Amino acid sequence: MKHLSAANKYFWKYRKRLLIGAFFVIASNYFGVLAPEITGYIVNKVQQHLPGAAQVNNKTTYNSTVNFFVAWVEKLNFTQVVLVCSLTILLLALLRGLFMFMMRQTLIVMSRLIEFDMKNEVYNHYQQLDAGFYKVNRTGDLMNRISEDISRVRMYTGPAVMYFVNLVSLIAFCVVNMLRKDVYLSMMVLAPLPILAITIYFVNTLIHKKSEQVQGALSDLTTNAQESYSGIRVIKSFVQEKAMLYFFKANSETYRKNAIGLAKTEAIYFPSMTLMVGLSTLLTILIGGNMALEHPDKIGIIVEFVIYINMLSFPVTAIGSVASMVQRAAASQKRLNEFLQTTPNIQSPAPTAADTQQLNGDIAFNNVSFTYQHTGIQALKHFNLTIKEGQKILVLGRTGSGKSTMAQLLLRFFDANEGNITINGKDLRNIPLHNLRNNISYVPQDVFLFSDTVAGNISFGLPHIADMNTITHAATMAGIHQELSDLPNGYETMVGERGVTLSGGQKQRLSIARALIKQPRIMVFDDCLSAVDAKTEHLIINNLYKVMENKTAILITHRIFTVLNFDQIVIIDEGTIIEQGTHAELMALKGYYAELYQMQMSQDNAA
Ligand SMILES: Nc1ncnc2c1ncn2[C@@H]1O[C@H](COP(=O)(O)OP(=O)(O)OP(=O)(O)O)[C@@H](O)[C@H]1O
Repeated sequence: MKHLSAANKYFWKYRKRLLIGAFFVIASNYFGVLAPEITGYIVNKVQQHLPGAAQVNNKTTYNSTVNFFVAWVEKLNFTQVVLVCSLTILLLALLRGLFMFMMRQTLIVMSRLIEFDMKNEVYNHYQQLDAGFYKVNRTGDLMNRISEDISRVRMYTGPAVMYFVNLVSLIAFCVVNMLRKDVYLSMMVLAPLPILAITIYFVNTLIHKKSEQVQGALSDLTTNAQESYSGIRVIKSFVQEKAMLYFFKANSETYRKNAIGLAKTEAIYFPSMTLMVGLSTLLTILIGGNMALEHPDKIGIIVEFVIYINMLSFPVTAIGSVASMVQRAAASQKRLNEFLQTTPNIQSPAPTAADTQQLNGDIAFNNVSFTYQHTGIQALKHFNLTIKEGQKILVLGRTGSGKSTMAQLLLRFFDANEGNITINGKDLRNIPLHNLRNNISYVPQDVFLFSDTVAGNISFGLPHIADMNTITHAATMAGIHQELSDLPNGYETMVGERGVTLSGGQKQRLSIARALIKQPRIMVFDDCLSAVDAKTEHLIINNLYKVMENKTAILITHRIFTVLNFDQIVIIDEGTIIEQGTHAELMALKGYYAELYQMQMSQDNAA
């Protein structure tokens, strides 16, 4: 329960709605419990009016409002009394309904507002968390917490609060009225209700457990189906359709068993709940009937009690549901708190006026060592590299040598464990993240396009969609303008999951265009031409040469680009630099670079 205290700030924020909503609940119940009293009164009246009825001394005590009403109707004749009482009961029902409507409008709407705020809070927090957090937490889990868990907390902030206030106020009004009329009868007919509440709580918990199992089985089934569709080409080429079908059938069978188990429990639950409520009514009639034989003046009370019991049965059955709603919400809030209390390892210093300046690109890696925390892999070891403003650097190395890690440390996706990185002599940790990343254009190895238009994707890093000339210029520089113009709707064509499928090479070039349009001082290209043919690669490299003229650029690759006159070529192996210099210097060294160059030349000549 203590986890749910995290929701208190929202109750405080919407305290007016909460109080007004609680008032509506109480008002609706107040008018609700007046009706049984008037019914009891009119039943007594009718009973006394029957031919041959014994005259009894009716000393029933009523609630003050009803007392006032009774004093007034007593002056009317019998027919008028019946008519006025019937209309009053109708009016009370309408008032009760009106207040119930307003109670839902305030409390349920409040819970929706809280849900909206919570989603924004969690989403905003997710955005602050660093790359390390995303490495250890699965996307599905993050999605679940922001949707499913928040929905469960909403059930606490809305329906549970509403049912609780309703329950407390209705029980209070009914029980006071009942005790005022007949203490013995009240005790007897109220006795089964706590048993009903406890039973419902246990059955509800069982149902919840079973629905969780069904949800789990359904999630396995969906993941299984989704993987099959995504990997359909692999399945077909390895002729694994049958094996996949068996696998799916096994998952389906688990789901079927769980779902039937749940349906059986629910099938018993609802009729037995109705039976228990019915038994309470029956008990009231039985005990009350016996009493009425001895005291004919109590007939009205018995009718009144039957109405109270029926009024109480729904809120009492809701005790169980409210308890399990709160339990589930507490578990969900605990999961949400785990993330909300996670502080990003990468902290941004508060920006100062000087921090809005452009970073011109004097970069230095000073004895940098870095180990991926969750795997313990040391990706960089005592790495030293100085890049002067405007220099172009080619970074080469075997796969897994640490090239991408170097780029990611420059963008502060992670912080070095040892040593430091500086730009313009300033430690990265002292530059506000927003300023740092705004000054670097990064083309990652794994391209990602959003479900948006081509133009929207290219303009992604800009505050607004750029004008068409700027977009087409960036696309031309990235060697993709013609292909994008040929798409069904040109630059307005939707790409990403909902749109056309671009080839790997097209995506890479689109993501280069996205980086170029930002026009920053520093550019980092991480193996972003791997899916492009040699001719297009040549064209893009030539274009980049023009674009990068006054800029600092780091090009990470597996291939040697001889067309560009790189200021430095750096060869990384196992996280350290093993060769460094110009093309001529490295050729003279006759090491890894020279060997790679020879190999590439002979391949190119053979092609
Ligand atoms: N997010 C990560 N979590 C854990 N280990 C990682 C992560 N990213 C990379 N590594 C490990 O760090 C080492 C360096 O990886 P890195 O991606 O920097 O190499 P790379 O030279 O860019 O390789 P490639 O050319 O294949 O992209 C590798 O051993 C890799 O397995």
